[in-house]
Amino acid sequence: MSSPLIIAISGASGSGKSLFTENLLKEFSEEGKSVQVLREDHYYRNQDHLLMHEREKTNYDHPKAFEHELLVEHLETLRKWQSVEYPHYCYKTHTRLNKTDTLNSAPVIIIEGIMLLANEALQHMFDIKIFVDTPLDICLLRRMKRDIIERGRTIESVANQYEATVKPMYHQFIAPSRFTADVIVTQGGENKIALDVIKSHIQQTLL
Ligand SMILES: Nc1ncnc2c1ncn2[C@@H]1O[C@H](COP(=O)(O)OP(=O)(O)O)[C@@H](O)[C@H]1O
Ligand SMILES: Nc1ccn([C@@H]2O[C@H](COP(=O)(O)O)[C@@H](O)[C@H]2O)c(=O)n1
Repeated sequence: MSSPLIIAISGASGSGKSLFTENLLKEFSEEGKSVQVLREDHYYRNQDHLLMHEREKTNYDHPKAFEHELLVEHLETLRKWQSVEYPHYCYKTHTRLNKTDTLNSAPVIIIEGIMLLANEALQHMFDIKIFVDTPLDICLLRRMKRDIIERGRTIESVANQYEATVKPMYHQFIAPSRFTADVIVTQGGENKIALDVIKSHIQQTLL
């Protein structure tokens, strides 16, 4: 039996990675195909040992903020058709929740996250590398709205974090990783043509 197809979806925070992933997933669930999704954000490091004000100072847009070693290990396990216990992360407390969930392997595994293509060990694990390329001002507006509604942030905290780490780290790590991608998706998560092209490529590969 061949290995599962592992697809990475990367791009800036707020670029539309999650929406693109959800839309791709819908295409397959309608056809009863087996696709599993994993998020790089689950692999943000545990910070239980730090006080809240210390956690707030962490640079969450640096590759070192993630436990990529564990993610590589999990992808290797999924490649062998075995299941993994992945951690859960809370953006409000900036640390992992005290629980894990089981993810079974599947013919198609989609993983989405900001730093996936910036890590060499991870890059080699992906069969298809997709970069969602959205102008940064649009990403910021989307992130502002989402972080206030879903992640318990204020306008000031989103603006300060953006200037201090999100924007500079994007230019240092994420923007250069764009050049390792096989496919660049413009217009974010709703790009129907990109969804169709990727879907038919996956179908051909799975035949
Ligand atoms: N093409 C789009 N048009 C309008 N809103 C979008 C579009 N793409 C994403 N969004 C919205 O922007 C926010 C951030 O998108 P999301 O997919 O979560 O980004 P990411 O996963 O890259 O951080 C979400 O609320 C999402 O619904
Ligand atoms: N405690 C945390 C952890 C991460 N972030 C931000 O999340 C962004 C990545 O997630 P997306 O869904 O937006 O791709 C990243 O830019 C971090 O700044 C955070 O704010 N707090």
